[in-house]
Amino acid sequence: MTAKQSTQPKLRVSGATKVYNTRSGDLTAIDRCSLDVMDGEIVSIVGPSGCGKTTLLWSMSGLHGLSSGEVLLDGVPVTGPNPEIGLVFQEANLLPWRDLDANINFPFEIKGTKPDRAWINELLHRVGLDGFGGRYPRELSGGMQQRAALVRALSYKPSLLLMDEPFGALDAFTREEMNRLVEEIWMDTHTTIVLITHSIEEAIFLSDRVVVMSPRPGRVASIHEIPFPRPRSLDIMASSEVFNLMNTIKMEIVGSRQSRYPQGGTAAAPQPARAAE
Ligand SMILES: Nc1ncnc2c1ncn2[C@@H]1O[C@H](COP(=O)(O)OP(=O)(O)OP(=O)(O)O)[C@@H](O)[C@H]1O
Repeated sequence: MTAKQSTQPKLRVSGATKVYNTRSGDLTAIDRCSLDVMDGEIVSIVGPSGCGKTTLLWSMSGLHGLSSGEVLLDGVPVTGPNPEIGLVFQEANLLPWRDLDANINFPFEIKGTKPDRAWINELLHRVGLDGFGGRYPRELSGGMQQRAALVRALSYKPSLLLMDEPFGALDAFTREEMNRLVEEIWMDTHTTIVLITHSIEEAIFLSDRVVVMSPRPGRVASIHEIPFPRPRSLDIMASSEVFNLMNTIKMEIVGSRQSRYPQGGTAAAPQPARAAE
């Protein structure tokens, strides 16, 4: 199965530049970053640490503004929190004094809207959390908490799901389970997903395209199409094609870091911070 085809991108990031004003001066985190994500696509963003992946994702979410450039969702500028956009972070961020049901209800309480209980129950069932609604976060494992965060993010049926290294804190086995779960949910809902990950394997397993960012200030350095049909079997993931793709992407990231640190770890002269364009 492939992503739905459509002519207008679901998400368009156009010339996105973000300059942070820090105590030591202006710091350009991303610089004229442009990317289209089509409806129903899963796109992963990888790149060296500090290249601006989170900055780019937060810009997509509307949670922080750009210095220049724009983000469009279905052609409409994203200028603040948007109910069409769901978010999952590395930490589940469940409120410890609320049980699971109350955590999932929380965004609805804030907005004063009624949750679709049937949909939430279906999601809880799908992620294997049936019967856990009365449990508190401390009674749930890390993987269960992250599954709950996924349910919370999907509970209001966003058309775009943004995930920032969502499974980075989980053990390898649980992480693989979560990847399968995201694949399964995507096959049911075809929700457009943008995912930041440090795992190239995870990026290849989940994505239609993998975007590699350059070192800071981050820009789109390359984009790799991942042509394998879903569900993606272990055989596919163990194939020489995937192995070669993983190495190519890894070398691009390592290569970009080496050109930044050419003397075996000695940093190259820092680029002067640029003002927003
Ligand atoms: N609120 C902020 N204020 C000032 N500088 C910031 C802020 N947020 C991020 N930065 C800086 O912007 C740059 C990009 O950070 P960002 O977190 O977006 O990168 P990243 O690629 O997600 O990093 P990592 O892979 O290590 O999580 C870094 O140099 C970081 O120190």
